[in-house]
Order: sequence, then structure tokens, then C-alpha cells
Amino acid sequence: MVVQKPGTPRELERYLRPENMAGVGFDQVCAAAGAVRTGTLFNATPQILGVSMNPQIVQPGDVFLGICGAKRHGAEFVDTAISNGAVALITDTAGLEFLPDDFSIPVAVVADVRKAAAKVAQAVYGTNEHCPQLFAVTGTNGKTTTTFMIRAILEALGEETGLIGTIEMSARGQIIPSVLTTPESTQLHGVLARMAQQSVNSVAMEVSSHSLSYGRVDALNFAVSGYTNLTQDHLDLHGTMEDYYQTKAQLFTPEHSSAAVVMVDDPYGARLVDQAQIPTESLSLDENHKHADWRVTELEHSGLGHRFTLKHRDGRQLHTRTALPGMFNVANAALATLMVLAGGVELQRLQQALDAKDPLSVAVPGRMQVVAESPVAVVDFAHNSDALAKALDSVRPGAQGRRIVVFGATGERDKTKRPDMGAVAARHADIVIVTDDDPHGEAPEPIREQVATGAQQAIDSEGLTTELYNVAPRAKAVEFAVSLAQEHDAILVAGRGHEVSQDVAGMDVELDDRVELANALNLHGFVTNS
Ligand SMILES: CC(=O)N[C@H]1[C@@H](OP(=O)(O)OP(=O)(O)OC[C@H]2O[C@@H](n3ccc(=O)[nH]c3=O)[C@H](O)[C@@H]2O)O[C@H](CO)[C@@H](O)[C@@H]1O[C@H](C)C(=O)N[C@@H](C)C(=O)N[C@H](CCC(=O)O)C(=O)O
Ligand SMILES: Nc1ncnc2c1ncn2[C@@H]1O[C@H](COP(=O)(O)OP(=O)(O)OP(=O)(O)O)[C@@H](O)[C@H]1O
Repeated sequence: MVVQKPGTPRELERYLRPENMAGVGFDQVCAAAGAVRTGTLFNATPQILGVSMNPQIVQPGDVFLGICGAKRHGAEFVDTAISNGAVALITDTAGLEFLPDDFSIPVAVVADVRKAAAKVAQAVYGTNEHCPQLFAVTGTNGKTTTTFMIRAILEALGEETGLIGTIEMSARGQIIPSVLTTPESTQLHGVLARMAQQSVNSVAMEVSSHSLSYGRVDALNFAVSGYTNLTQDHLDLHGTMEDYYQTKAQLFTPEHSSAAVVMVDDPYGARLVDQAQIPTESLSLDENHKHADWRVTELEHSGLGHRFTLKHRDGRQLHTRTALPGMFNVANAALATLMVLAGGVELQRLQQALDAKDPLSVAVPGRMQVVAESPVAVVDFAHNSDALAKALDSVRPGAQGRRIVVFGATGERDKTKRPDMGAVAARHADIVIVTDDDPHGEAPEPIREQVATGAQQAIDSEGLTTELYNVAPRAKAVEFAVSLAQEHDAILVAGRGHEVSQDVAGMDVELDDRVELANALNLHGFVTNS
């Protein structure tokens, strides 16, 4: 695998588009997006080689999309786009206000640039004709893990695969670290066209609720979409759980997907199946579930992992195993398997691939990643209440052992979840060490206080004996956790998973929980996994 060296986002952008583009006339692009030409260069029709809504990553020959953002208007930055090589602009009427009379590139106008973006990108990159088969996973938790598993199964089946999600965009041995879970439509169509050009035939990708809200996955058709679960998160964007649900539900319509597999172990999943407008199979971890098409049965735990059988009510069966800890990984593994089946693979062939290659045991960076066995020391990405509770329940200390958790809450994101996360930690751990996550532009101390207050309230009102500490910076908190640990304890460092830097007031501070935890364990004389 070639990990593309960290470069500027503009340098990396080159790898997220097809090579040797012939170009599409600007008029043709405008027609596809319903954009109306305006301005003095009315007749100029440059060949468009690419598209971007971020002026900093524009490449020579691009059409630049000047969007109206929540904070700024993209058209304000059109000079940067032109100096980077933009040859045309599509914006809205508000965007025109930022342009001088003698503006130097052709312009077209649409009512909503974000909505038009996917159509522009599709027209430029030809993804309506050349696009791999797409598998989409949505839900609050489990998207990354499930997409890694889908890719591993497809690889075991001999497919040429791609992956798009929180950790990376990768195909053909090349890995580009991700900025967003689901890229903007402009980048998404570009990277899919590149993958098609490289003869990638199947792509597993994460679809966040932000991406559905912002139309990032418009003008794509997912062969199979999967739903994991819905629990509290992202209320800063959605306001209510109902809006969050309705946003996710958009994915399960003919506009976006041809078929679906839905976990029905939460009420939102059950609702999704009731409302399904596309062929949908339901799945439950409960072997006695009355309505689910597929159920997880014959579950056996082996070491940290699990073996189980997936049974359809018509009698079909698949025998599977995953080495990943936690019942939630049984759910992820079951969903991944059934999504690939729904994609059209013959059951017998799928069974052979599962048996031969063990794809559901694929390592997912920073997801229940075991750093040491004694004490059990795990780094995980849990950053909301449900995931934190489940992750804590999955790290099993020895008989006399205690659970020690280190975590914080993110700044400038859903603030309502902070006290809840504190309370959940107090209930599911014996020692809670509240620290910093990504404070972004917020002061870290009040964030820690809000989390710790939630924990303290649960301790007081529920008569818990949990010990509570507030320690920063994060590396010190990890070291403190290890200093308290004995061999039969379990330590969970949650919230940052695979991430290698922390955003503190706009500065990237180098920090990798896996490295910090391993160093602290070694410092205190414990043995770590290689
Ligand atoms: C909340 C959110 O999603 N915001 C997105 C939104 O930002 P915005 O509307 O505030 O845009 P803006 O900052 O006003 O900028 C408008 C335009 O001006 C340009 N600009 C702006 C300022 C500047 O100095 N220079 C400049 O060129 C921008 O490139 C953009 O073209 O539009 C921007 C451009 O499309 C996105 O980059 C930005 O994502 C930000 C970076 C982000 O962090 N998004 C996260 C929350 C997100 O989408 N996360 C989900 C996963 C969530 C999860 O499951 O955990 C994801 O799919 O990644
Ligand atoms: N099916 C699941 N149900 C509940 N929690 C889960 C599930 N799968 C994973 N988790 C927990 O959620 C964390 C994040 O998992 P993962 O990265 O796979 O989800 P995600 O949906 O991609 O998250 P994000 O969108 O925040 O990147 C894991 O580290 C684990 O603690």
C-alpha cells in the first residue's frame, strides 16, 4: 500500500480525480446543472477538466463552484480559485455581488449551488456511465467498521475494491487520508471516476447524515445501502432526533439506493423497514426476533471474538466469525455480510470466501484496537454515549479487575451529549478520567467540566462508587490511567481512535492515543502488543 504522504490538500486533490481528462464544454456542464450563463464572457466555452467548491484545492481547468456557506460565501474567494487555475465559475445571485464588472472567466448562475454541485460533477466526470458498484453504510455508529468489513469480503471474493470513509479513501494500493467521512459531491464523483478508470468494480463507502443534508451523495446510485443504528449525536446540525432520522431515511429511497439491509434492533431501524420504498431485508441480533428476515443465531464467544450463524426465515444460512471484540461488531459483521449478499453474490460463493479468508476479522485502525492484554488496554473511537457504553461493556477486565476509561468531548459539536457521556462513563466504568478531545475553537476546561458534571450527577444520584478525575492534557490523562492500572484491570482510551493530531484552537497538536497508551504501558513496566 502506498500511503500518500501528507501534502497540501491541493496536492492530494490530484489523486482524487481521473487522469488525462478530455474535458467537457462549459455549456454542456451548465445544461446538465440547469445553470444560466451570464456576464461579459457569455460566449466563451472553455473545456472543463474538473470541479471544486473549495478554492484552495482548485486544479487547472476546473469550474469553481461558489457556494453560499453558513459562514462565508465561496465566491468571495474566487481570486484564489482563478490563481489556482479555475477557468469558469458557477455561483448564485448572491455570489455575483463579489465579482467585478470585468471579471476574467465565464460565469453561470443557479439558485442553489450545493444542490447543483453533484450534477456538475457527474457531467464533468461522467459518473453516470462509469462508476463502480457502490455499497453505502449509514447510522450513528459502526459505519467505518462495516465498510472495512464489506471491502474485506469483496476482496476475498476477488473483486477490485475501493473504500471511502472517515479514515481514508483508498483503491489499488493507494491511500489518501480523509478530511470528511463523506467527501463533498465534487470530490466524490471525481474519486469514483478515478476508481472506475483504474478498473475498481466495487466501493464500500460511509454516508454521514451531514452528507445527506448537504446533498454530497446526490446523483449517485447505491446498489445496496445498509443501516446500523441511530442514537443521539449531531443534534447541533439536526436539532431533533426526528430530523436526524428523516435525514438518514433519505438514503433508503429510490432516488439514492436500489436495495437495503437494515438492522432492526432499534425503533428507527424498524421504522425504516416499515417505510421502505426499495427492496429491503431486515436483520436482528435477537434470534427470537418476530419480524426480522435475517437473525443472528448460534452465537459463541471465542477469545475476544465471536462465531455465529445468519439464518433467513426461508432457511438460507451463512456461518460467520469475527475476531473483533464487542457484540456491536457481531452486528457490523452481520450487516456487512448481508449487504454483499444483497449486492448479488451467490450464497455458496460468499460462504466459501468467508471460510477461506476470514474477512470479518479485518483490523480497523483505532476501532477496539487492543494495545496490550494485561492489563487489557484498548483504543477506540467511541465518541457518543451509546458507543461509549458498548465499548466499555466490551473491554472485559479480569475477575477482580476494574474498568478505567479516559475520554473527553469534542468542542464546537453537539454540546448536549457531554453530560450524557459523563453519566454513561460513570455507570459503565470504575474509574473515569475526563480529559480533552478536539477542543477546536472552544476553551477545553468548560468542556471537561460539563462532562465531569454529568458523571458526578450520575454518581451522586445513583449512589455509584465510581472514582472521577479531571486530567489534561490528554497524554497526561492516559499516563495517569496507566499509573492506576493493575494487571487484571482494563483501560479504554476512547474518542480519537485512528486520529494522529488534536485540533486545539486551530493548531494541529500531534497526538496518537495508540502511541501514548503503549508508551505509558511500557513506562510502567507492562508488555504491549507489537
Ligand atoms: C458543518 C459542516 O458540515 N460544514 C461544511 C460547510 O461549511 P460552511 O457552510 O460553514 O462553509 P463556509 O465555511 O461558510 O465556507 C463556504 C465556502 O467558502 C470557502 N471558504 C470559506 C472560508 C475561507 O476562509 N476560505 C474559503 O475558501 C469554503 O471552501 C466554502 O467553499 O461546507 C463546507 C464546504 O462544503 C464544508 O467543508 C464544511 O464541513 C466542515 C469542514 C466539517 O467539519 N464538517 C463536518 C461536521 C462533517 O461534515 N462531518 C461529517 C461526519 C460527521 C460524523 O459522522 O461524525 C462528514 O461527512 O465528514
Ligand atoms: N454497531 C455499532 N453499534 C454501536 N456502537 C458501535 C458499533 N460499531 C462500532 N461502534 C462503536 O462506535 C465507534 C465508532 O465506530 P465506527 O468508526 O465503525 O463508526 P462510525 O459510524 O464510522 O463513526 P463516525 O461516523 O463517528 O466515524 C467504535 O469505536 C465503537 O466504539
